[in-house]
Order: sequence, then structure tokens, then C-alpha cells
Amino acid sequence: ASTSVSGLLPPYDELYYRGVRAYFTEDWEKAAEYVELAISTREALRKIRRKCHDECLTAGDEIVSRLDTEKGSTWDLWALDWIQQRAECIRYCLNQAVTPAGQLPVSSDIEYEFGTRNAYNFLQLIYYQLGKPRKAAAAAYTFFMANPSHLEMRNNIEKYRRMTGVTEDAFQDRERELEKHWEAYDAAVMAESSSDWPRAVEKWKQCVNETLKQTDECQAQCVVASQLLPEETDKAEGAYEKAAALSLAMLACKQACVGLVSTRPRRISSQEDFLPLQLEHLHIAQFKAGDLKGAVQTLRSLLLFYPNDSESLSNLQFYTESLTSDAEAQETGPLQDLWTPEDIVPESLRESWRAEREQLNEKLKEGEKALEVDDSGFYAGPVRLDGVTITMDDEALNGTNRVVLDGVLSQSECDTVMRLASTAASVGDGYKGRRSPHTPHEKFEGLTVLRAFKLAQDGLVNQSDAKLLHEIGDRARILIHSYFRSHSALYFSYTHLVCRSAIPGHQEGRLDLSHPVHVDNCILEPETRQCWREAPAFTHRDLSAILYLNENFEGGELFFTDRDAKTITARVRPSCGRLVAFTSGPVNPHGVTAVTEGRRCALALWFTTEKRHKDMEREEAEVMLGIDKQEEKEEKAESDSNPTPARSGQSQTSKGRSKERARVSSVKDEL
Ligand SMILES: O=C(O)CCC(=O)C(=O)O
Ligand SMILES: [Fe+2]
Repeated sequence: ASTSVSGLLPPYDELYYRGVRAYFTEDWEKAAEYVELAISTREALRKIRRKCHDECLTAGDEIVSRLDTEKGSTWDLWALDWIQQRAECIRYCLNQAVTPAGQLPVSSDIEYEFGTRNAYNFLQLIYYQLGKPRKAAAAAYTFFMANPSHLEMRNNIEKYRRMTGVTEDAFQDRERELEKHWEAYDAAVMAESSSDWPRAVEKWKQCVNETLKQTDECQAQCVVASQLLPEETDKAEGAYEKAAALSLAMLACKQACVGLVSTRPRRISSQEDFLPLQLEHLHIAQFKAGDLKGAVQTLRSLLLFYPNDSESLSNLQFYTESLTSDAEAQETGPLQDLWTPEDIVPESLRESWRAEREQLNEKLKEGEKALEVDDSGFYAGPVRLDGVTITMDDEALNGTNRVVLDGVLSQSECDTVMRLASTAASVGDGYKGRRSPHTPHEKFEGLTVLRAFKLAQDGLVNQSDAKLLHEIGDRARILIHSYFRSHSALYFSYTHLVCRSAIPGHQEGRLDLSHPVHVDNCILEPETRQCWREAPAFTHRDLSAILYLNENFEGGELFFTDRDAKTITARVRPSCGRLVAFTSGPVNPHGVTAVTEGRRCALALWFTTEKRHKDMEREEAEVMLGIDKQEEKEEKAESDSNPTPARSGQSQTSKGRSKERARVSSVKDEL
């Protein structure tokens, strides 16, 4: 299906770029078509390369025998001829099936996109937009398999799970074929943890075999790919130089490819040790399962990797001794109990675990160093509004760019908005029928200003109440912009009133959170302390705020964590008129503890400094009621006055320069 007019395979990177372009222009049909085409074309290319490799394995073989008898420069000529015949065979084979452009290597960006399965990240959003939740679910799942600590995608999967028409079989790993070794790996680890040694043996063997198969695939793919690097190899003159250039190119390719086998999708910390790691597990499982002969064989394989490893050598000795005494025992009587003292065999395993843990700790430390830097470009200023106080600042909140203000609303304003929430909720919530986006133990109700205005128009809620909802948003924005100053205007990006209610009878032994730990504008990966500015995070959000309306409920505390998503650094207890605000980036991971009784309502607000990302829904509401746009008045005043010089030591917003691979500008609403 993915062939061009000529019937030949086109370059898949070009198809992918077309898909991404269509994505950004929100042409979802076209985006789906091209991203899918890119994926299938890439797969077709892989198969063709394999076929060409296999077909050309024997090309030029008749020359090999001459090499034994020839010497000097004639040897060189024959050898060159042999290499060239092989190369020609491969090139001819490829030319039959692939366009010249399609044969060229793709950029490392594209390799990265496909290596991390980011194409499926795009696809899930595209299918979501197209109203195809089953396909979206499969794409989300495929992406998640390679990025298991991607919190937003985990949430999305939970959301898809609750959508009508999405059944469990929709969650399929579309790249499963290439990742069979990981299935075996998981099963093996599982069997190990339940001490099911025969099964562990079976699964580790499967894992080793699949890994070897993939390594062989790498070899084949790289042989073919290296024939197509004329720059390096054609320049080489003699056979020896040519072979050297080829093997260098091949080696680099193979190293990268084998690296991917062990690191993708699960990111084993040290890729070279992947196969030995499996062999280590295997021999222990074999020993535990009573297969001493097998354990000895496996250990011998392991020793090929590390011939002088004292641990393996002493294990080998131990096994061999046991084997001899085992044979003797069999002759003389019943089998001896071979159960090892816990500390003899697993020590080598423990070593590697220890090493892995240390590596992880190192990484964590590195991440810690980076933590304190917030490149958001905001700097703190005074708050000028009667009755409003700064209750907690960075220091009290143990972090960077966080603040708690009190006295933002009066009790009667809180009551009014609470009443509005109840009435609006009784006529249907704003979560599009999906009752629990974060946890099944609570009911979520959302209300936007536009919806409130529409309900008021229909006479279902008081218009003055809807206006108050709009007005308190403006109030929050002004306060926040005076505390978090920046050199640009601050636009609403998205705002909604959210109530979380404990579902009675669903609270017993509850362990989950009302809102899992997350960062608002990037995807937090706690293991590496990285935060990815990519879809489906709302990457354009710069400031986050929550204006609380009540306190008569149990649980529901907002908390901030370290980048590990575990260490809690500060807690904020909601109360009427309390406003918590913080920069939306990686310095501020946060979550909400379970609401176990009652109902917790708050106005959640996100702001952006980029005009093109401003909340069009709010604008529509304002137009509807003929309300002046506060932010525009301010923006005008700002542009009329002299530009403010940047503060020394404060970086201007560096967002444009930050590492953003897939900026998503189109997603306006929560999924
Ligand atoms: O309600 C809260 O306290 C926080 C909610 C939140 O973090 C979010 O919606 O992103
Ligand atoms: Fe949040």
C-alpha cells in the first residue's frame, strides 16, 4: 500500500514529515494517513533489506576459493571483486523495490522518533481527534509500552479504557513483533519472583533466543545499509581499505541497533550487558530447577563474554562439583538435596543489581543538580490587592516559583460559586460523560465559563453567578501576574471549575490519589528525573493556579514533590479563597491526595505567555456577554509604556530554545 507511483517504496521520513505537518494544521485525516504510511513503509523497507541480505549471502562466493591461492596485488583485486559483487547484488535487489531516495539513511531525528515510538504518540492524538478511540487506544498503548513511565499516557490509557466502544482487546502493542524478547523477559522475571524455576528457565531461554534473533536482524539490516554509504566506501581504493571502511560503518550501525534491542522499549541501564544479564539469570534458574548440566552450559556461554569473571568461574566450579557428586549420588542412592545456601549462587546476580542501583543513584544525583534551575523567565513581585496576603512563598513551600495567597475570595463568593457548581453539575458535567478521569473512586465534574454562560442563557443557572465565575478568573490572573512577573503578557490558556466528590462505599482501603503526580507542561519521567516537553502534555502552559472554594471534605490536599514523584516537599490544604500558583514546568511536580469524603471544588487555571495559545473558549464566552477582555486592555497599556529592561541575572523566557521535539499547539482541552 505504501509504494509510490513507480511501485517502489518511497522514503518513509518524507511521509512522516508530511503527516506531522498535517497534524499541526489539524488535518487529522491526512495526518493519520501519512503517519500510518510512514510506519508501514518503514516496516516494508526493513523486510526488503532482510530479503536482499539473504538473497545476496552467496553472491561472489565462487571467488572465495581463488583467494586461497592468490597472493599480493592479485589477491587484493580478487578480494575487491568479491566485496563488489556482494554490494552490487544488494544494490540491484534494493533498486527493484525501493526508490533511490528511499534507500538513503534517515536523519538521527527520525531514528529517534521511531526508536522512542513517538509516531504513536502523534497517532493516538490524531485518532482521538478523528473520533476513533479504539485506534487511539492501540496507538497510546504501543507508545506506552516503550515509555512505561509516561504518566500522561498512562492517564490517557485509563481514559480510553472508560470510553464507550473501547474494549480490552483494543490495547494492542502494534510493534509487538519486534519486541518479543521483552515479553519473555517480563514473564521470566515474574516466574523468578514466584520461584517458579522451570518456567523461569523456559522464559529466559526464550528471551536469549529472541535477543539473538534480533541481534542477527541488526547484522542483516546493517550489512545492507552500509552498502549504501558510497561516500566512505567508494573512496577506499584497495580491497583492504574498502573492507575496513565497510566494516567500520557496519560496526557503528550494529552497535546502535543492538543498543536499541536492549534499551528499547524498557531502557536497561547498561546495554552491553543485556545478553550476559539474561545468561546470568538463566544459569541460576537452571540451577534452582535442578538442571545442572544446563546451568554449566549457560555459564560457559556467559564466560565467553567475561572470561576472567571470578564469580562465574567459582560458580562453574561449584556446579561442576555438584554435578560430579550428583552423578555419584545417583549411583549410590536418592538425590541429594541440591538446594543451595541462599548466599552462594545469587551473589553474582546481586552484584549486577547493586551495580544497576548505583548507576540509577548516580543518575538521580545528576538530576538533582539540575532541579533548582527554572528557565520559565518569571520573577517574583509584590502583590497589590486589598485583603490578599502571601501565606506561603518559595521558602515555606520548599521549592521554586510556588506561592499560596489567601483572601482572594470572600465566603459569600465561595458559596455562590459552589452553588453554581452544584446546579451546573446536576444538568450534566463538563467531562463529556466520563465521570472519573483520574480515579474511579471519585466523581469529577467540570464547568467552563462558556458552559456556565450557556446554561445561564437557557435559564438553568443565575447569570450573575456565571459572571462571578468569569470575574474571579480575571482576579486570579491579575494577582498571579503581579506575583510572577514576566516581560510578556499573560493569557488564559484553559480554565475550568472542577469538583471532585468521594463516591460513598468506594473508599475502603483506597491507595490511589485523586490526581496522580504530574507536571502541567511536560511529561515527567520520575526514573530519570527528566520532563519531556511533548504531546500529550500541554507544553504551552507557563503558569498554573488553583483557586479553592471550600474545605468541608476529607483528604484532597495538594502536594508538591521532588522530580522523583515520590518525595513530598510541601502540602497545601485547600480553603475558601486560597489561591495556589506555580510555574507549570519541571520544578513543580504535584498531585492531589484522595478525596475520601465530601466534595472538593476549585477553579483550575492555566496561563500562557503565547498569544496564539490563548483560550478561545473564554473569548467566545466574553463575546457572548459583551465583556471587555481584561488581558487585552493590559497588553495595550504595556505596549504603550516603555519596554522594561530585563533584570540582570534573570533569563528571558528560553522556551523557544528549550528542547522540544514535538510541540503540540492544537490540543486545547483535557482529553
Ligand atoms: O486541584 C488541584 O489542587 C490540582 C489539580 C491539578 O494539578 C491539575 O488539574 O492539573
Ligand atoms: Fe496540575
